[in-house]
Amino acid sequence: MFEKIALVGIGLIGSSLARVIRREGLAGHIAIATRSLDTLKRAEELGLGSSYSTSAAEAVKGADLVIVSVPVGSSGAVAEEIAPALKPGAILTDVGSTKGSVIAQMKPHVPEGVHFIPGHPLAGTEKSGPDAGFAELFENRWCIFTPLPDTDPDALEKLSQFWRRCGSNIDTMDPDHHDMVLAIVSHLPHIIAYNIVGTADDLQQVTKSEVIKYSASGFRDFTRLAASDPTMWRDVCLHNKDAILEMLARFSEDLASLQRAIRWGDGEKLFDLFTRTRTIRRSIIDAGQEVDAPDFGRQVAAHPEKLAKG
Ligand SMILES: NC(=O)C1=CN([C@@H]2O[C@H](COP(=O)(O)OP(=O)(O)OC[C@H]3O[C@@H](n4cnc5c(N)ncnc54)[C@H](O)[C@@H]3O)[C@@H](O)[C@H]2O)C=CC1
Ligand SMILES: O=C(O)C(=O)Cc1ccc(O)cc1
Repeated sequence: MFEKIALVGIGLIGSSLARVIRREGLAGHIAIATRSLDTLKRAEELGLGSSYSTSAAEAVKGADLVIVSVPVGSSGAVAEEIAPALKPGAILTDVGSTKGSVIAQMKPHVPEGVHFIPGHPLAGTEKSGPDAGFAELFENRWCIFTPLPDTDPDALEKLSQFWRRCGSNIDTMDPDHHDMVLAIVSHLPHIIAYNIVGTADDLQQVTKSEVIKYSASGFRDFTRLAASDPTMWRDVCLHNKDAILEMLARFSEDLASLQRAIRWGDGEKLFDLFTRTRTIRRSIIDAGQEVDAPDFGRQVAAHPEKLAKG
């Protein structure tokens, strides 16, 4: 599909892309750039690319497609660094979990004639680094684009084809809408997980042995999310601040209402909410979407006969 693809950042997402690009033969040359020499060496040991550099500007030279896969707080610095080296007509995209901030950081640096198309694959795990990636990560997952008003439809179609070849389904939306939706379905769950695991850890006696001993239950799901990369999630929180605060305010209001129902013994209210949420879970399972840990999601997707049992 492309003569040369440059991957800037070779962690979970960048290395998964490298693997699927290689498997599907989507590029003649895969140029890999990352800031840390250790990470670059590891990427080379894993044989993820065709060329390796600690200079992103060097890697993007002559590339038809440049994919920036770094923590969202670094996207402006990366755009500034690579801008002078980008080939006219190249497609420049990213995979960041927030879109408004990434656009604000990158767009001012994008040269005339380069097609900048912000993107976000809704696929990941709590792991990070080049060893954590795998070629199947994007299979049956959404990839959302938040095109700009001047986005070239042909470039958007080419990038969509690329992501389809990686196994993803494509959707487009407005960046503000993306940030609001992702705040509730992805950012809040992580924040809640970090918080509950932190609270449990503050209760020293509970955590010393009990967390490990009894964590085969719901708490374990929270510890998985709370093991996610600290740099990545710090950046998500700082760069989707408004939407996250808006969703946290609603969440706190609803939590207070739940607290009140428990205090006043309003069993009907509790039962109604729990019935409503159970329906949502079942509809997700019926639609064949991911449940529990990503690996489990894939197992279920591969064995749809198990879906009905929930
Ligand atoms: N981890 C996940 O589940 C998902 C992450 N994302 C987004 O993808 C992006 C990358 O995340 P991961 O691959 O998980 O992170 P990661 O921590 O596994 O990898 C990040 C990579 O970026 C490199 N890097 C950091 N700053 C850099 C800079 N200034 N210049 C060049 N390279 C730099 C690091 O060396 C590393 O190779 C983030 O923006 C994140 O929000 C999107 C979907 C899912
Ligand atoms: O590990 C999980 O459950 C995730 O939710 C992965 C994830 C993290 C960040 C994203 O922007 C998209 C997906």
